[in-house]
Amino acid sequence: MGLMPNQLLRGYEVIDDAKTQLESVCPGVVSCADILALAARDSVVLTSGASWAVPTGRRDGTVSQSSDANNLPGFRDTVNVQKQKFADKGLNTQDLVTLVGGHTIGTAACQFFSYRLYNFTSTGADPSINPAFVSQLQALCPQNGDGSRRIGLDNGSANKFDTSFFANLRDGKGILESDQRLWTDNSTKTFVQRFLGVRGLLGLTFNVEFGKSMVKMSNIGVKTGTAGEIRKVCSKVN
Ligand code: HEM
Ligand SMILES: [Ca+2]
Repeated sequence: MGLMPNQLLRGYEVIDDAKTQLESVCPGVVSCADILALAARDSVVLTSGASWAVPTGRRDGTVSQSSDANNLPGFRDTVNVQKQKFADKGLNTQDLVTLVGGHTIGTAACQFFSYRLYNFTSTGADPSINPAFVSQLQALCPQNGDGSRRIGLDNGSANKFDTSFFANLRDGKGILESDQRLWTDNSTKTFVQRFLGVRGLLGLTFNVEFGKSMVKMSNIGVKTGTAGEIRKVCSKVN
């Protein structure tokens, strides 16, 4: 089996630290689901993105199974598959392009994309990658090198919440195959262009749309009232 979605998810220690502090002053009140939704928003604010109001009051699930991550999109998914997986959760094509725009910050390990650099076709690298960029990526992720080495998902702007990620897709500098495909398919390309302010298309402001789509996504399958529980430790059910 290859890489499973969320297998290399990082940063649990930050969430655990916030949870420990909350439990010490106000036990059993703030859910891990709310902490995660707020931390996502704060990550955007800390990287100079715009803030948004996060509705709170979520409760945590009492079931935790890795198989529940199987319906998440994968980094080799076609645009149609990405759209279908988002649609299954009530998210449309604009939400897809907007939320994947979250890759304007953060990094990916070489193991998620180095297959695009070597023997992708009989003649070499994935033709959707800008040829000048291929050699840069090859230097960062040598064939049979360290697959855990990390590089920015938004080349040149991995720590700033901006529209540079979309410009990189336009320039053939997307890191993940699933990301670059958003520029190849017309139904998603038009949203990338609108975020880039291409003339003749109705403009969209990434910062504004991102907050809206995040609220929409963070309302999927929410537990409230007496459903679920407030976890004592985020990594396990009570
Ligand atoms: C088609 C949907 C998506 C796919 C296939 C996908 C895939 C990936 C992959 C493979 C990585 C690299 C993981 C690693 O090397 O550890 C990654 C990182 C990341 N993704 Fe996504 N992702 C998707 C949607 C999203 C969405 C909706 C968001 C947020 C709104 C998001 C935010 C991030 C961030 C911030 C990172 C960097 C994490 C870090 O630096 O540790 N992604 N994604
Ligand atoms: Ca960026």
